[in-house]
Amino acid sequence: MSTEKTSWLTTVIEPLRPVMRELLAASLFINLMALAVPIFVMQVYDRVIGHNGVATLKGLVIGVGVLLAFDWIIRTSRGRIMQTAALRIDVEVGTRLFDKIMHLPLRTLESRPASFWQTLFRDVDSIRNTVSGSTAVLLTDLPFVLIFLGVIFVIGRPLAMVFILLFVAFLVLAWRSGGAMKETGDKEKNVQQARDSLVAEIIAGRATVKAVALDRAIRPIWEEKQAGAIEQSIQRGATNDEYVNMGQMLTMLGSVLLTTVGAVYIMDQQLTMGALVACNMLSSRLYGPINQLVGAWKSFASFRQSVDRLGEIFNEAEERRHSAIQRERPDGLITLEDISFAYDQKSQAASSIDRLEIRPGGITAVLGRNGSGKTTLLKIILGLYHPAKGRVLLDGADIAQFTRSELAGWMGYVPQECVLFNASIRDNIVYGCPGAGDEQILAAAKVAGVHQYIVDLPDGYGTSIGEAGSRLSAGQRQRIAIARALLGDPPVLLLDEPSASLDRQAEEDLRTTLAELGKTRTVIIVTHSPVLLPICRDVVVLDKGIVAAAGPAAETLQRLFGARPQQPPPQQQPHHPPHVVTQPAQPLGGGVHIGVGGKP
Ligand SMILES: Nc1ncnc2c1ncn2[C@@H]1O[C@H](COP(=O)(O)OP(=O)(O)OP(=O)(O)O)[C@@H](O)[C@H]1O
Repeated sequence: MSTEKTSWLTTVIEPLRPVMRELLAASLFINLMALAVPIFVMQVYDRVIGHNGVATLKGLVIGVGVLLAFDWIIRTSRGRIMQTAALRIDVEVGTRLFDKIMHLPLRTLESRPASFWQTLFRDVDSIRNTVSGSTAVLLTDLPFVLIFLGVIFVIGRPLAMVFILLFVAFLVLAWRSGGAMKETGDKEKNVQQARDSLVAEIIAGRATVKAVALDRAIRPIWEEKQAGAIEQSIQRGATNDEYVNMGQMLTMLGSVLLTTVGAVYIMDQQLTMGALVACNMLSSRLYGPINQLVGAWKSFASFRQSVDRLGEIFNEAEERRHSAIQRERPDGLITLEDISFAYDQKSQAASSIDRLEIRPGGITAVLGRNGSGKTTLLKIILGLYHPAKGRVLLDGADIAQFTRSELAGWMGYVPQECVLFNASIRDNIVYGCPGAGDEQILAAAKVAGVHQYIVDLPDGYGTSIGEAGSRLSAGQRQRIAIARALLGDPPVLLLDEPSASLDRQAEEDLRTTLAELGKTRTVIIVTHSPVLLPICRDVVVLDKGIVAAAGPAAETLQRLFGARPQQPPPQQQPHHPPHVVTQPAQPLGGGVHIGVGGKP
């Protein structure tokens, strides 16, 4: 484990030091108690049986009985101490992970499959189980193995060499099993993750899978991944069994060797019968933890992987959590300067903009063919994607200085695919602005044109909408997402294809709403809709991530459709973006400097 990946664990364990100390003290007592029974047996064999010592026997039984009662009490306390530690670890690591994920940049989250992020929460379980479960007990017991070795030296000195030999053999076995289990464990985890990713994708796209009967095509892929996972699981199980069996075999061999050598020493008068029996009993306390170590290596290996994986995520750069000053509500002037953004290093820039300015108050339409970079542009403006070069300014201030929640409060966003959560309609709307009152919720729902639909439902705003809003139609989901974006009255509103799932009437209602909203705030919409285009003051036309044309809507659209004798009113335009590739318009502002709106 590299230190930069594990240092986070130290900060979690550090406050648990007092608990760990209690645990060690309890373990010390329990292990010392473990000496009681072998010593009792030895005394009975050597002092009671040979000398008819009934009184001694009574004393010994009472003594050992009291010790065993204490042992029970301390074991119970140790269990409670472990539970306390588990709870603290769960709360601390779980919260830390959740916060970290919430503050990771969107690109970091998108760079790994969904199953990876789910695995992280299982990693928290694995760490909790290891640090506070039987594995931790085993770890605290291990140092006491040396005490047992010392006692064996005292009561059965002639057998010491046999013990040392077996001790070393067990240690080698544990170490060998560790390496083997880690290797097979790594392979198993990788194939399981690939299979889980496929399952997550199938579940997410279940309607399509069923409608297109994709199961025929997916089955061989699933079978291959499942077979890989089974094969690795069998291999890991076989490796584990192999080492567990070797451990058990070594235990039995040890017992045989010990009894044989012991018998020779007894016949030679160098060892008493009681000492041999006590040493045999102590041997289980000696090899037990080491033997368990062989079997427990799987949990150690997965613990190490979990710590590394979480360490990797905890070390990832995160978005700003605090800003130096709370600024006033912006007017909504957006400026992009010298932007260059690519999804990965090898691919072409998905957005490359020298300068783009979007005035506050008014609607700007972003047009362009599929894949021309419209959604990418919105995400850059929102601060969800951080460009490799250049900056986005909101009212002249670089948005990099603001936190995600500040930006989300100033810029409402309705994505192309509206994601809702398995909660009530009210909750889904209020997620956009926690703490908003009922009046604000009602106002937002009315503006989004969804209020009447909601109050018609038997449970109204309390209606549960099912997983990902599955009980609603796409249009209803879209309207609720619009209401969510409007809550908190953000000065900037970005909508990606807001009317894609709306019927004509709803689209016309949305046009009225947007026209009204556009009077007091910056509204940016990605749209191909001839119903919405007429209300747009400006347009930005993208082509392969570059601004191909931008300016006042009427003028720019006329220029784009210059080949036509008369520019049709926007309502009658075809339901496609202007073909800027085949008929590129002259960019405004000369060359690469493109300004929309006021500023020269
Ligand atoms: N997560 C991603 N990873 C890698 N490439 C991406 C990702 N998202 C988009 N792209 C690529 O970036 C380019 C621009 O995509 P974007 O979604 O911004 O286009 P768009 O104009 O919004 O398209 P559409 O009209 O189809 O919604 C496309 O070439 C696309 O393949």
